[in-house]
Amino acid sequence: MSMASAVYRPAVGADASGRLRVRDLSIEVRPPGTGWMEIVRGVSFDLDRGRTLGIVGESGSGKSLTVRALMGLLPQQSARVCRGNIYLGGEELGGKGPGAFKNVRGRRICMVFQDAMSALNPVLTIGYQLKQILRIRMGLSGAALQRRALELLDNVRIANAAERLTAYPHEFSGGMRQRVAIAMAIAQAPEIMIADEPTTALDVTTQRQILELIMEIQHEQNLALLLITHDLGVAGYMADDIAVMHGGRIIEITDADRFFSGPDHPYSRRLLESVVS
Ligand SMILES: Nc1ncnc2c1ncn2[C@@H]1O[C@H](COP(=O)(O)OP(=O)(O)OP(=O)(O)O)[C@@H](O)[C@H]1O
Repeated sequence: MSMASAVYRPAVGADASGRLRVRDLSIEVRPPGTGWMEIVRGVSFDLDRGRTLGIVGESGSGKSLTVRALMGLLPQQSARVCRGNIYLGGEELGGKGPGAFKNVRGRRICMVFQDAMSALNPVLTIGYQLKQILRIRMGLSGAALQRRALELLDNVRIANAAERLTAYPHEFSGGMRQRVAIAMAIAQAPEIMIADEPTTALDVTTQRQILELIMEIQHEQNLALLLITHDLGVAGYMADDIAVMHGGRIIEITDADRFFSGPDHPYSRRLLESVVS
């Protein structure tokens, strides 16, 4: 299946209540000293809970702009959605301006970034940061707060959780910091996780462990996972479906097995050949 801006409906019989639907999403940017220009053009896809969509494509193809728009995280002065709709479980997001994302960001859609430190404050303990989210966003306190913080570290397979809560980010390895960032991301029991190059900054062994952890958590919590990667190996390992972005468009979107056995679009074939050769 090869299509420019066609709509793709991946899962059969999946629960549509938490479905993310993106229709004709177009984003323009304003580089310093120039006018607005459209970079992301007519992106459409569906994503259901329990499924993983890998968005692949070379640097500058518009992957990060697309997922930042889903979180209402575009830098307001220099990037904006100029067309299209984003629906979560039937409800339209963003139609009422960036403020509309407040109750969605973190709570219903969470994000894991390449650099775990972008989610962590270096001068505060892991426990303080995790508990702040649970206090402010989930209204927890006392024993319930401590219990949930420990449970979250346990969810991301961090041993000696009670001890770890008192540590600072710099006392953790890169992989451990990414585990904490994932714990913070899932703290509000979201429906969707966006992982933007979640392992690019890590060594190969740690990469594998974090990818496995993300898959386990996705399974346990029935998350819809939107994985952004330039690494087709990572996409092949994780994704049920693959969307190829090129020049701001999704040029092909198909199930992963079909993609890796021979994609339709010539650009996708070249992308695949460049990895295999
Ligand atoms: N705020 C901005 N202002 C101006 N140009 C921008 C802005 N954000 C992104 N761009 C440009 O839009 C294009 C797409 O950027 P985007 O970050 O979405 O690409 P990407 O596919 O995620 O690539 P990478 O893997 O390198 O992050 C790039 O040419 C980038 O320079």
